[in-house]
Amino acid sequence: MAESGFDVAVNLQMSLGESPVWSVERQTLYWVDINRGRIYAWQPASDTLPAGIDFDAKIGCIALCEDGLLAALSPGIERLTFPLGSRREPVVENPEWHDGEGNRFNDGRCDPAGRLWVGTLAVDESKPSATLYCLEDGRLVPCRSDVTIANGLAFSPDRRWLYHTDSPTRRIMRYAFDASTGGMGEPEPWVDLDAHDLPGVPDGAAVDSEGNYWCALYGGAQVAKFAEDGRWLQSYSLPCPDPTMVAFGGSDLKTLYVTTATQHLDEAGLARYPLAGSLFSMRVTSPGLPEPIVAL
Ligand SMILES: O=C1O[C@H](CS(=O)(=O)O)[C@@H](O)[C@H](O)[C@H]1O
Repeated sequence: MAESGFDVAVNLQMSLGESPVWSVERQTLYWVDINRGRIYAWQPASDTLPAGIDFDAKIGCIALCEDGLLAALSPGIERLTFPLGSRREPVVENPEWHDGEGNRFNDGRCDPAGRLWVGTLAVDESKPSATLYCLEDGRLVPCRSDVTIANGLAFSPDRRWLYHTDSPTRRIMRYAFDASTGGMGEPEPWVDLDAHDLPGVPDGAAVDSEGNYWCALYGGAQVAKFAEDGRWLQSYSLPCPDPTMVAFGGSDLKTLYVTTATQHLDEAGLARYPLAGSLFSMRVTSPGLPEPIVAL
């Protein structure tokens, strides 16, 4: 049974909010609307509205780098220098694509040693033609293939585990992880939503400082919290069906932010869930970990 707890942080009607990332240095939350090619930047302590910066392509995810963000745009990976939009430099142009035609970047994040990991999504969201890549020396190295929708990427605080999901499978896998080389072991089934009778599919996630894995359940109208041993601990409901990804932020890293989507709602759905597409937040007891910065 899901507890309530989330409040609207910023009332928006995003099509596909995703990739929230908190910068400790700038006390700013960044996130994207993938479908609209927009990056949001918001300082919750400032009492101002978020700024929205528009780009000419879909943006699957973002990560922090020195003086800016890395953005996985449809044509490649770019470095965007602060103030956002002022300077764009290609980091990976025309990536060597191991994917099906038309696939796009999706969920990604920086590992604790400063490498960017980014997955893709099958264009029709139904064929296993997507890939999980790691950025190494300016190249995207394929690390897992035969994925349909790469999601849920996160690392345990002791750096021993990489978590990942292929959303339609409703299972979250973990892989032994070597932070010094970026090597990942064989997949180990870790969480199966069927076994916990949980709704929706696992989407974006983040791990807190105690090693709990907080995962947005797309289509399930909730964020679920799992212990390091894979036990379901609690779920927190949202007033809209499609939460997409979570991030810890705020000055004490004890505010959990969650992005949401409207892309699969028809007119009746939009009327029924007027807060869909907003950014939500909830206070939590175990803080998150500072988001690492991609080393370029
Ligand atoms: O990451 C994404 O997830 C959603 C739904 S799902 O969780 O993968 O089922 C997908 O529709 C969206 O386009 C994608 O970015």
